[in-house]
Amino acid sequence: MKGNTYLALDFTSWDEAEHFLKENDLHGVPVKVGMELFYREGPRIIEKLKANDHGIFLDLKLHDIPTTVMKAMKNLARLEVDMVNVHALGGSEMINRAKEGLLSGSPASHDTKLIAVTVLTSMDETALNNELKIPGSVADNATHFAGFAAENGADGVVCSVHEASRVKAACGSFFLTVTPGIRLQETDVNDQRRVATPVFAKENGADILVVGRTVTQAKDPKTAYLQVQEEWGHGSTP
Ligand SMILES: O=C(O)c1cc(=O)[nH]c(=O)n1[C@@H]1O[C@H](COP(=O)(O)O)[C@@H](O)[C@H]1O
Repeated sequence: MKGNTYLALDFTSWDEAEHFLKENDLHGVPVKVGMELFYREGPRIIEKLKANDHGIFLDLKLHDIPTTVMKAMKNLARLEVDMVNVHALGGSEMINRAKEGLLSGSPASHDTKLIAVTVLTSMDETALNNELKIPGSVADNATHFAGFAAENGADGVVCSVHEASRVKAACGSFFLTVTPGIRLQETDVNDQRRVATPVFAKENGADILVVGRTVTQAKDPKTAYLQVQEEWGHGSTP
């Protein structure tokens, strides 16, 4: 899983996503399925993507009381994807029960990684301190969330590249850092606040990249995807 660049399939339907993957010859690249697509297509989209050899990060960002998250995770485990996620803000007991659900629902042969979202990459310190009234820097908070996520069974976190090296130093080299907010030079940052280039991701030791619009809205998406991999130092043909 380390070294993978998951392409965010932020499309409104399977038809649109499939068309994009086919048109750009992106067969078999690891993909991220988020709320937009999953709420429209349901679990069957996972089967379709698997049939086309895509590894899958199922990004539903669960955040609810521990028992509800545990039972939801048990159901998601049956989909046998690479990674699923929860919001770390749900707290240590919720993360712990999420792991319990994942382990009890997964067949012995499959190990779905549990990832906790720390501070969304669309937020900066001003939003954290002034709006949410959470004091401290983004990096301090992300590292703190990563710490209790690791202690409660998470296999890694979503954070921005800016926090990746600190998280790894605090939680260990096996603890995964999954980093969205990736932008090739000169592309629009859109609604993201903590963005980084693939080169910066390489310098900061991010384990896994998530790329969306910098690829999907590029003139030539396949070239952009390959450029991300190349600049990150994990170049290979999808
Ligand atoms: O969990 C995520 O994947 C996620 C967490 C986060 O903090 N920030 C973030 O952008 N993401 C997801 O990563 C993708 C980023 O998309 P782009 O901004 O288009 O590259 C989106 O699908 C987001 O839902």
